[in-house]
Amino acid sequence: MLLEVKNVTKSYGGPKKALDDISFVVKKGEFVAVIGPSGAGKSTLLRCINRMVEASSGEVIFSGASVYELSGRELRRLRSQIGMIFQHYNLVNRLTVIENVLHGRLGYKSTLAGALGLFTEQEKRQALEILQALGLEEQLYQRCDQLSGGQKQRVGIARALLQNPKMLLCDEPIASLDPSAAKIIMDHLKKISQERGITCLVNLHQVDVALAYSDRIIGIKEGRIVYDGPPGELTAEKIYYIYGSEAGELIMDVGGSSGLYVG
Ligand SMILES: Nc1ncnc2c1ncn2[C@@H]1O[C@H](COP(=O)(O)OP(=O)(O)OP(=O)(O)O)[C@@H](O)[C@H]1O
Repeated sequence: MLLEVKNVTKSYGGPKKALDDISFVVKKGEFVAVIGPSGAGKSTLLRCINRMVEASSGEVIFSGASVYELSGRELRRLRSQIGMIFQHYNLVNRLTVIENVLHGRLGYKSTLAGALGLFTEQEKRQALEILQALGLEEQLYQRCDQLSGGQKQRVGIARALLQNPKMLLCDEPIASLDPSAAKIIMDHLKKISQERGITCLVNLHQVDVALAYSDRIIGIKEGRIVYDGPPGELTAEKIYYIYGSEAGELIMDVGGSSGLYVG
Protein backbone atom coordinates (compact mmCIF):
# COMPACT_ATOMS: atom_id res chain seq x y z
CA MET A 1 0.00 0.00 0.00
CA LEU A 2 1.39 3.39 -0.97
CA LEU A 3 -1.48 5.73 -0.17
CA GLU A 4 -4.37 5.54 2.23
CA VAL A 5 -7.05 8.22 2.34
CA LYS A 6 -9.13 7.84 5.50
CA ASN A 7 -12.45 9.57 6.11
CA VAL A 8 -11.32 12.80 4.43
CA THR A 9 -13.90 15.57 4.55
CA LYS A 10 -13.49 19.08 3.19
CA SER A 11 -15.82 22.01 3.61
CA TYR A 12 -15.00 25.39 2.05
CA GLY A 13 -17.54 26.97 4.37
CA GLY A 14 -20.58 26.69 2.11
CA PRO A 15 -23.66 24.60 2.86
CA LYS A 16 -22.41 21.55 0.93
CA LYS A 17 -19.23 19.65 1.65
CA ALA A 18 -16.76 19.49 -1.26
CA LEU A 19 -15.60 16.09 0.06
CA ASP A 20 -17.69 13.97 2.37
CA ASP A 21 -16.00 11.07 4.18
CA ILE A 22 -13.73 9.84 1.38
CA SER A 23 -11.75 6.63 2.01
CA PHE A 24 -9.70 4.46 -0.33
CA VAL A 25 -6.33 2.72 -0.59
CA VAL A 26 -3.95 2.80 -3.56
CA LYS A 27 -1.18 0.27 -4.25
CA LYS A 28 2.26 1.04 -5.61
CA GLY A 29 2.22 1.35 -9.40
CA GLU A 30 -1.56 1.47 -9.71
CA PHE A 31 -3.06 3.70 -12.42
CA VAL A 32 -6.26 5.13 -11.00
CA ALA A 33 -8.66 7.45 -12.83
CA VAL A 34 -10.90 9.70 -10.76
CA ILE A 35 -14.03 10.64 -12.70
CA GLY A 36 -17.12 12.66 -11.96
CA PRO A 37 -19.06 15.71 -13.14
CA SER A 38 -17.93 19.31 -12.74
CA GLY A 39 -17.88 20.32 -9.09
CA ALA A 40 -17.94 16.71 -7.82
CA GLY A 41 -14.76 17.29 -5.80
CA LYS A 42 -12.05 15.66 -7.95
CA SER A 43 -9.68 18.57 -7.78
CA THR A 44 -10.24 19.10 -4.06
CA LEU A 45 -9.51 15.42 -3.45
CA LEU A 46 -6.14 15.51 -5.21
CA ARG A 47 -5.21 18.71 -3.41
CA CYS A 48 -6.16 17.32 0.01
CA ILE A 49 -3.72 14.45 -0.55
CA ASN A 50 -0.61 16.67 -0.78
CA ARG A 51 -2.10 19.45 1.35
CA MET A 52 -2.29 22.12 -1.32
CA VAL A 53 -5.72 22.31 0.28
CA GLU A 54 -6.12 21.50 3.99
CA ALA A 55 -8.83 18.94 4.67
CA SER A 56 -11.39 19.74 7.38
CA SER A 57 -10.99 16.28 8.90
CA GLY A 58 -9.65 12.82 8.16
CA GLU A 59 -6.23 11.36 7.59
CA VAL A 60 -3.86 10.64 4.70
CA ILE A 61 -1.06 8.09 5.00
CA PHE A 62 1.54 8.22 2.25
CA SER A 63 4.45 5.82 2.18
CA GLY A 64 4.03 5.16 5.90
CA ALA A 65 3.89 8.84 6.92
CA SER A 66 0.85 10.56 8.34
CA VAL A 67 0.66 13.53 5.96
CA TYR A 68 -1.59 15.73 8.09
CA GLU A 69 0.80 15.55 11.04
CA LEU A 70 3.89 16.73 9.16
CA SER A 71 5.25 20.24 9.02
CA GLY A 72 8.26 22.20 7.79
CA ARG A 73 11.09 20.18 6.34
CA GLU A 74 9.27 16.83 6.74
CA LEU A 75 6.27 18.11 4.81
CA ARG A 76 8.51 19.48 2.04
CA ARG A 77 10.32 16.14 1.81
CA LEU A 78 7.03 14.30 1.56
CA ARG A 79 5.72 16.68 -1.10
CA SER A 80 8.79 16.11 -3.21
CA GLN A 81 7.77 12.46 -3.41
CA ILE A 82 4.41 13.44 -4.86
CA GLY A 83 4.57 15.08 -8.29
CA MET A 84 1.69 17.22 -9.46
CA ILE A 85 0.50 17.80 -13.03
CA PHE A 86 -1.96 20.62 -13.69
CA GLN A 87 -4.55 21.33 -16.37
CA HIS A 88 -2.91 24.69 -17.14
CA TYR A 89 0.64 23.30 -16.79
CA ASN A 90 1.83 25.88 -14.19
CA LEU A 91 5.11 26.54 -16.00
CA VAL A 92 7.15 29.71 -15.81
CA ASN A 93 6.49 30.94 -19.33
CA ARG A 94 9.49 33.20 -19.73
CA LEU A 95 11.91 30.41 -18.76
CA THR A 96 13.18 27.71 -21.09
CA VAL A 97 12.10 24.08 -21.09
CA ILE A 98 15.24 22.88 -19.32
CA GLU A 99 14.98 25.66 -16.71
CA ASN A 100 11.38 24.76 -15.95
CA VAL A 101 12.28 21.11 -15.58
CA LEU A 102 15.21 21.80 -13.25
CA HIS A 103 12.76 23.74 -11.09
CA GLY A 104 11.45 20.29 -10.14
CA ARG A 105 14.60 19.85 -8.06
CA LEU A 106 14.15 22.98 -5.98
CA GLY A 107 12.39 21.10 -3.20
CA TYR A 108 15.67 19.28 -2.58
CA LYS A 109 17.86 22.37 -2.34
CA SER A 110 18.76 25.06 0.14
CA THR A 111 17.03 28.34 -0.66
CA LEU A 112 20.34 29.88 -1.67
CA ALA A 113 21.42 27.13 -4.08
CA GLY A 114 17.92 27.19 -5.56
CA ALA A 115 17.93 30.97 -5.97
CA LEU A 116 21.31 30.87 -7.67
CA GLY A 117 20.14 28.13 -10.02
CA LEU A 118 22.87 25.77 -8.90
CA PHE A 119 22.22 22.32 -10.25
CA THR A 120 24.59 19.36 -10.31
CA GLU A 121 25.78 17.63 -13.49
CA GLN A 122 23.82 14.58 -12.37
CA GLU A 123 20.61 16.63 -12.14
CA LYS A 124 21.18 18.15 -15.58
CA ARG A 125 21.90 14.74 -17.08
CA GLN A 126 18.74 13.28 -15.58
CA ALA A 127 16.69 16.25 -16.84
CA LEU A 128 18.04 15.69 -20.33
CA GLU A 129 17.29 11.99 -20.23
CA ILE A 130 13.70 12.60 -19.07
CA LEU A 131 13.13 15.26 -21.73
CA GLN A 132 14.43 12.90 -24.40
CA ALA A 133 12.06 10.16 -23.24
CA LEU A 134 9.22 12.67 -23.57
CA GLY A 135 10.29 13.70 -27.08
CA LEU A 136 11.35 17.22 -26.15
CA GLU A 137 15.08 17.07 -26.91
CA GLU A 138 14.74 19.66 -29.67
CA GLN A 139 12.93 22.16 -27.44
CA LEU A 140 15.42 22.27 -24.54
CA TYR A 141 16.26 25.96 -24.91
CA GLN A 142 12.91 27.20 -26.15
CA ARG A 143 10.90 29.48 -23.91
CA CYS A 144 7.80 27.74 -22.64
CA ASP A 145 5.46 30.39 -24.05
CA GLN A 146 6.50 29.23 -27.53
CA LEU A 147 5.35 25.65 -27.02
CA SER A 148 2.08 23.97 -27.94
CA GLY A 149 -0.24 22.84 -25.14
CA GLY A 150 0.82 19.22 -25.52
CA GLN A 151 4.49 20.17 -25.34
CA LYS A 152 3.84 22.31 -22.26
CA GLN A 153 2.18 19.38 -20.54
CA ARG A 154 5.15 17.16 -21.36
CA VAL A 155 7.39 19.78 -19.70
CA GLY A 156 5.07 19.61 -16.67
CA ILE A 157 5.48 15.84 -16.58
CA ALA A 158 9.27 16.11 -16.93
CA ARG A 159 9.43 18.62 -14.08
CA ALA A 160 7.43 16.29 -11.85
CA LEU A 161 9.58 13.27 -12.78
CA LEU A 162 12.81 15.06 -11.93
CA GLN A 163 11.61 15.10 -8.31
CA ASN A 164 11.88 11.28 -8.40
CA PRO A 165 8.31 10.97 -7.16
CA LYS A 166 6.64 7.82 -5.93
CA MET A 167 3.28 9.11 -7.09
CA LEU A 168 1.90 11.58 -9.63
CA LEU A 169 -1.29 13.51 -8.96
CA CYS A 170 -2.63 14.63 -12.34
CA ASP A 171 -5.44 17.18 -12.19
CA GLU A 172 -7.29 17.16 -15.54
CA PRO A 173 -4.00 16.79 -17.46
CA ILE A 174 -5.67 16.65 -20.88
CA ALA A 175 -8.65 18.97 -20.42
CA SER A 176 -7.02 21.79 -22.41
CA LEU A 177 -5.62 19.60 -25.20
CA ASP A 178 -6.87 18.43 -28.58
CA PRO A 179 -7.45 14.67 -28.92
CA SER A 180 -4.11 13.80 -30.52
CA ALA A 181 -2.08 15.78 -27.95
CA ALA A 182 -4.26 14.25 -25.22
CA LYS A 183 -3.46 10.75 -26.44
CA ILE A 184 0.28 11.46 -26.37
CA ILE A 185 0.02 12.68 -22.77
CA MET A 186 -2.06 9.71 -21.61
CA ASP A 187 0.33 7.28 -23.35
CA HIS A 188 3.28 8.88 -21.54
CA LEU A 189 1.54 8.74 -18.16
CA LYS A 190 0.67 5.08 -18.65
CA LYS A 191 4.20 4.24 -19.73
CA ILE A 192 5.65 6.10 -16.73
CA SER A 193 3.47 4.13 -14.34
CA GLN A 194 4.28 0.80 -16.00
CA GLU A 195 8.00 1.27 -16.55
CA ARG A 196 8.94 3.28 -13.47
CA GLY A 197 6.38 1.81 -11.07
CA ILE A 198 5.09 5.30 -10.29
CA THR A 199 1.54 5.37 -8.98
CA CYS A 200 -0.76 7.70 -10.94
CA LEU A 201 -3.95 9.27 -9.70
CA VAL A 202 -5.51 11.07 -12.66
CA ASN A 203 -8.58 13.29 -12.59
CA LEU A 204 -10.42 12.98 -15.87
CA HIS A 205 -13.59 14.36 -17.22
CA GLN A 206 -13.63 11.95 -20.18
CA VAL A 207 -15.01 8.53 -19.30
CA ASP A 208 -13.71 6.95 -22.53
CA VAL A 209 -10.15 7.91 -21.59
CA ALA A 210 -10.57 6.56 -18.06
CA LEU A 211 -11.91 3.28 -19.44
CA ALA A 212 -9.06 2.89 -21.92
CA TYR A 213 -6.14 3.68 -19.61
CA SER A 214 -6.83 2.91 -15.99
CA ASP A 215 -6.47 -0.19 -13.81
CA ARG A 216 -9.17 1.17 -11.59
CA ILE A 217 -11.77 3.91 -11.65
CA ILE A 218 -13.02 5.93 -8.70
CA GLY A 219 -16.28 7.74 -9.44
CA ILE A 220 -17.13 10.81 -7.37
CA LYS A 221 -20.46 12.53 -7.11
CA GLU A 222 -21.23 15.41 -4.75
CA GLY A 223 -18.11 14.78 -2.70
CA ARG A 224 -18.71 11.06 -2.17
CA ILE A 225 -17.27 7.94 -3.76
CA VAL A 226 -20.07 6.24 -5.68
CA TYR A 227 -17.96 3.81 -7.72
CA ASP A 228 -14.62 2.15 -6.99
CA GLY A 229 -13.69 -0.76 -9.20
CA PRO A 230 -12.25 -1.98 -12.48
CA PRO A 231 -13.11 -0.22 -15.76
CA GLY A 232 -14.77 -3.40 -17.03
CA GLU A 233 -17.50 -3.18 -14.39
CA LEU A 234 -18.38 0.46 -15.00
CA THR A 235 -21.66 -0.05 -16.82
CA ALA A 236 -23.66 2.61 -18.69
CA GLU A 237 -26.13 2.67 -15.75
CA LYS A 238 -23.32 3.44 -13.33
CA ILE A 239 -22.02 6.19 -15.61
CA TYR A 240 -25.54 7.67 -15.72
CA TYR A 241 -25.68 7.59 -11.96
CA ILE A 242 -22.31 9.32 -11.54
CA TYR A 243 -22.88 12.04 -14.13
CA GLY A 244 -26.61 12.67 -13.88
CA SER A 245 -27.74 15.02 -16.63
CA GLU A 246 -24.23 15.31 -18.12
CA ALA A 247 -24.19 11.56 -18.86
CA GLY A 248 -25.87 11.36 -22.27
CA GLU A 249 -23.05 13.01 -24.14
CA LEU A 250 -20.39 11.01 -22.29
CA ILE A 251 -22.00 7.67 -22.98
CA MET A 252 -22.27 8.52 -26.65
CA ASP A 253 -18.53 9.20 -26.55
CA VAL A 254 -17.91 5.79 -25.03
CA GLY A 255 -20.04 3.94 -27.53
CA GLY A 256 -19.28 5.88 -30.64
CA SER A 257 -15.86 7.38 -30.13
CA SER A 258 -13.35 7.47 -32.94
CA GLY A 259 -11.51 4.61 -31.30
CA LEU A 260 -8.61 6.93 -30.58
CA TYR A 261 -8.11 5.63 -27.08
CA VAL A 262 -9.03 2.04 -27.64
CA GLY A 263 -6.39 -0.58 -28.30
N1 LIG B 1 -11.39 27.55 -3.21
C1 LIG B 1 -12.67 27.22 -3.10
N2 LIG B 1 -13.51 27.96 -2.35
C2 LIG B 1 -14.82 27.64 -2.21
N3 LIG B 1 -15.41 26.57 -2.81
C3 LIG B 1 -14.63 25.81 -3.59
C4 LIG B 1 -13.23 26.09 -3.77
N4 LIG B 1 -12.70 25.13 -4.60
C5 LIG B 1 -13.73 24.31 -4.91
N5 LIG B 1 -14.87 24.69 -4.31
C6 LIG B 1 -16.18 24.00 -4.38
O1 LIG B 1 -16.01 22.66 -3.99
C7 LIG B 1 -16.74 21.77 -4.82
C8 LIG B 1 -15.80 20.78 -5.48
O2 LIG B 1 -14.98 21.47 -6.40
P1 LIG B 1 -13.78 20.79 -7.20
O3 LIG B 1 -13.09 21.85 -8.00
O4 LIG B 1 -12.97 19.97 -6.28
O5 LIG B 1 -14.58 19.82 -8.18
P2 LIG B 1 -14.11 19.11 -9.51
O6 LIG B 1 -14.77 17.79 -9.52
O7 LIG B 1 -12.62 19.14 -9.60
O8 LIG B 1 -14.76 20.01 -10.62
P3 LIG B 1 -14.15 20.60 -11.96
O9 LIG B 1 -14.03 19.44 -12.89
O10 LIG B 1 -15.17 21.59 -12.38
O11 LIG B 1 -12.84 21.24 -11.57
C9 LIG B 1 -17.50 22.65 -5.81
O12 LIG B 1 -18.79 22.86 -5.29
C10 LIG B 1 -16.71 23.93 -5.81
O13 LIG B 1 -17.54 25.03 -6.11
